[in-house]
Amino acid sequence: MVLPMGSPTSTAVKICGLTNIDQAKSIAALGVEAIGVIGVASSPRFVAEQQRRDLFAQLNSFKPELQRVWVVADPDDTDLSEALQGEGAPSAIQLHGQETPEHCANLRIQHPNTQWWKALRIRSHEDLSLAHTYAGQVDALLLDAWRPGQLGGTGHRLPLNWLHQTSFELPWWLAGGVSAEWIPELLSQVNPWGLDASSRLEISPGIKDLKLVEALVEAVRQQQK
Ligand SMILES: O=C(O)c1ccccc1N[C@@H]1O[C@H](COP(=O)(O)O)[C@@H](O)[C@H]1O
Repeated sequence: MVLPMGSPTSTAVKICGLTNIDQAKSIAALGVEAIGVIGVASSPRFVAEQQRRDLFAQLNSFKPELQRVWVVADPDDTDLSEALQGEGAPSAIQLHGQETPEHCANLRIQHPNTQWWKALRIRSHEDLSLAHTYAGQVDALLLDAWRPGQLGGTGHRLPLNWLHQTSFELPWWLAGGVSAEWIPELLSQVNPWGLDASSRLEISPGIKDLKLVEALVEAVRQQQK
């Protein structure tokens, strides 16, 4: 089933880097729109196949409307095709590697029942122009801060002024260092489709502090009132 991005009445929240099923269900119960699991082997948050399938299968039974996002970088075509089949398949793939617009478009044609989100690590204001080349090729963009030698999960933030007076053709998630105390400033300046948060909500890599997750969800809700 493809879960459409739609037009939310409020800013969507994605919590990423989950490794534990009970934590994932507790976070789903807070009313977030998406939960992500890392499939990049070099990450300290990496989750192996069977554990990922169990986690996604349980989330699907618990809350079918939740986006179950698998975060990968330059995935092998065969691995992708296998991962997208059977119980515990993700509903969305977040691409964090060097995937070109053409490659993304091909993946989308091959797997039309999956959402395709392209992560762009933004190093300068000029890098934002890259976002437009993915219009019509993916279902959403995710804008993250660039750090040398790291694909994501860094806790670093994009300067918000880079996003002033910028608009995108696609729904977009803002990622990178998202946490509750940043929300009033962030949502007073930019209007992303959704916010994606991971490392600033952790006790240790892959283990969330549920109080920090709850504080983020509450901070976003407060800004929508
Ligand atoms: O979290 C990781 O370890 C990771 C590894 C490889 C690619 C992406 C990864 N995480 C993604 O990075 C962004 C921002 O995270 P943070 O809030 O700054 O920690 C987010 O989309 C994660 O999904």
